[in-house]
Amino acid sequence: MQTKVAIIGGSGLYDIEGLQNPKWVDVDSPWGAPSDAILTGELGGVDVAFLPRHGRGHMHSPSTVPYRANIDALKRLGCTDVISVSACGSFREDMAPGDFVIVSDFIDRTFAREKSFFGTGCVAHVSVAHPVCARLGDAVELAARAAGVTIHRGGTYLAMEGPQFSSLAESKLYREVWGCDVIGMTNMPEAKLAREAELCYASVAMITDYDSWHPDHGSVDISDINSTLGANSKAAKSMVVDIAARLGQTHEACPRGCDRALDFAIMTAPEARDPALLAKLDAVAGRVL
Ligand SMILES: CSC[C@H]1O[C@H](OP(=O)(O)O)[C@H](O)[C@@H]1O
Ligand SMILES: Nc1ncnc2[nH]cnc12
Repeated sequence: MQTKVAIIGGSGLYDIEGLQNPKWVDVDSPWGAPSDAILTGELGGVDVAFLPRHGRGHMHSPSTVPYRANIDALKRLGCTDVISVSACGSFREDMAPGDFVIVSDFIDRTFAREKSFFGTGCVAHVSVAHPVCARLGDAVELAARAAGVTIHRGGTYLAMEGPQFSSLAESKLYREVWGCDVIGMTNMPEAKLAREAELCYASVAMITDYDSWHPDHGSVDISDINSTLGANSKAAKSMVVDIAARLGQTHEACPRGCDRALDFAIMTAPEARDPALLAKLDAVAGRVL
């Protein structure tokens, strides 16, 4: 299969540079309108699709990002891999603002979002025991080292609902009791939906602040976040471009099975399935339906 790398750009990353044959395309999805048009093109001979998660102009809040439409639209375009780029707060002294983290796991504390493509009329249960793809993580790590950024391999990302930042008590709970490393508002349900759509998914998060737990840094300040994002956006862009080029033109079967996640997932008997839902699942689950 031919590789097509999707890049979902988070806060501060609303476009990418260096694409050959760049074109913004509108993609229709039965799950609603995606966050924005999708920028398609090639990087080093590899097909790429870039989607700004909050839209150009940052219209969508973390709770209202159309996560299902975004993942469906990327799948519909033929994407094989998703690189998520995000801003995040840090729970660790040694993970400092300006550093990047390749996320290895998540705790999902979001509660006001649609989290599955499946439901009444077609029930499915996929595993997210290992929610990120190590093969993609390797490419991110190599690209980050080449870009000269400080990169941490592995870290648990607490996905909160937001849009307000955490209270001090929450920040301490996530850090001291739950052992989380970073915090953000968007990687869930995005990672779960990518797994349902059989897309390899990796998340690279740029640390912008110490959340509210750090005695020397006080509470989260959005202007500090914006200056950290601005100061590091060039590195983030060059890293992202390099990741795509490193993945190569051929997408081999995923050693972790991300691309076969639905093999045994669907529970609903064929005769009990809802044709209307099946029609909406054409891109996400057409392989097994
Ligand atoms: C701009 S600070 C809060 C905002 O930034 C992060 O977004 P993203 O993950 O898309 O980079 C965070 O999750 C919040 O949505
Ligand atoms: N401290 C924080 N909490 C949640 N999301 C964030 N995005 C950037 N910093 C964050």
